[in-house]
Amino acid sequence: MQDKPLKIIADENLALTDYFFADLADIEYRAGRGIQASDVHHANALLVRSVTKVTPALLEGSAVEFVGSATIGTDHIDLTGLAVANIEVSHAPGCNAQAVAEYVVTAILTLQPEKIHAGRDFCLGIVGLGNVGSRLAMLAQRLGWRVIGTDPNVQLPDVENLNFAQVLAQSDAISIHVPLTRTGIHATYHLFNADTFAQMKPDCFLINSARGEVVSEQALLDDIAKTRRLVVLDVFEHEPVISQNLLDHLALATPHIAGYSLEGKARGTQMIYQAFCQHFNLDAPKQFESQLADMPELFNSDQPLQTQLLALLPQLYDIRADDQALRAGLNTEGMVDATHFDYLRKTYPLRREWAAYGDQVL
Ligand SMILES: NC(=O)C1=CN([C@@H]2O[C@H](COP(=O)(O)OP(=O)(O)OC[C@H]3O[C@@H](n4cnc5c(N)ncnc54)[C@H](O)[C@@H]3O)[C@@H](O)[C@H]2O)C=CC1
Ligand SMILES: O=C(O)C(=O)[C@H](O)COP(=O)(O)O
Repeated sequence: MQDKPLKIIADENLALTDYFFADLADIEYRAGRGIQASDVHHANALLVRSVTKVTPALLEGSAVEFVGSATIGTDHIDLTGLAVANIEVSHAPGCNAQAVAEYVVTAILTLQPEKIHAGRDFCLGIVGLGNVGSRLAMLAQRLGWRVIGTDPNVQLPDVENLNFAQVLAQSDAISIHVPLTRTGIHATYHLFNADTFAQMKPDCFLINSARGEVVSEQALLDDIAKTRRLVVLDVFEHEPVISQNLLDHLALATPHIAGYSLEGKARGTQMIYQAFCQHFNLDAPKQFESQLADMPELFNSDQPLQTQLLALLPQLYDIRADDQALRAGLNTEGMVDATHFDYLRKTYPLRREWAAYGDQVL
């Protein structure tokens, strides 16, 4: 048998890691949140998801020359520090954008199913019009909703491109899709604070599936106490710990799984596999689609999409089950802790994206 020259340390929650990498390297799996310098010392590559803080200190003195993160977000990686240390970093832009868009539509329709027939009387505001925001805009437009959005760098052709204040004031629901950034004129840390909440309609939904620290938790709690607005959180300022007080005020809460479709996770691994192969000068012939099961055709082109989607939603994604599983982990100290939060993510039954059930419709 041929020697495997490369060694990989990989987060155990990556999808299809063996399929993509087992014939290229020896792989050792770790819980992502616990990866330490001693784990990576002899590795050539580190493959992570969003819960591993990757810093020059973690990799100092190791053989790691490539870091792949099978995620859209990169706020867990010190990109500047790794560039200075001459370590290549690759991530997976857009990999699970469709899953997040479907999560947002599911959340809205689960809480207010009547919105499916609201047409342009329902105004969805999207903050951040990149990969996720633009997918969500497309889906919302297919449902007939009015879509407004704001982004300092992107104008979408079929969306009303407004400024942030206009989106806050006009939306019936706001969905956040910005990266977490702490510096610069468009920094997003606590972008949603007491001042921004005051500009929103009191009955405007809020959905945050971007990063927890984009929303000030204290300002959110103060606002809900006043407005009773419906709030859906997939990400939390103090993640992975969530207080009972916060949970009690949320309409739906899920453990950072908005992007957890099978396609989204597999696409993420494939993207870092391709970058890994390029870095180590290897062929990269594998495609994740070969690993996915065919699903039954549920959508058909005869009925309006709205009618079909509402009827199929319980089969496509039962978001209330995710909410209940998270709340079931409340401990006697009045919190969901990291153990429960990470257990739900590790054992999550990955959803299929809706196109798997009939791509002529979506
Ligand atoms: N909950 C989950 O499972 C997931 C969460 N995410 C999070 O969602 C974020 C967005 O994902 P993508 O759309 O794929 O990223 P992207 O990079 O494609 O788009 C982000 C957009 O936000 C815009 N933006 C930056 N600052 C802004 C501001 N202050 N106001 C308005 N827009 C601003 C950027 O110009 C960019 O167009 C990721 O950075 C990640 O943190 C992504 C995937 C899954
Ligand atoms: O892609 C991103 O960005 C995300 O937030 C991830 O989908 C979240 O999943 P994990 O990387 O934390 O498994």
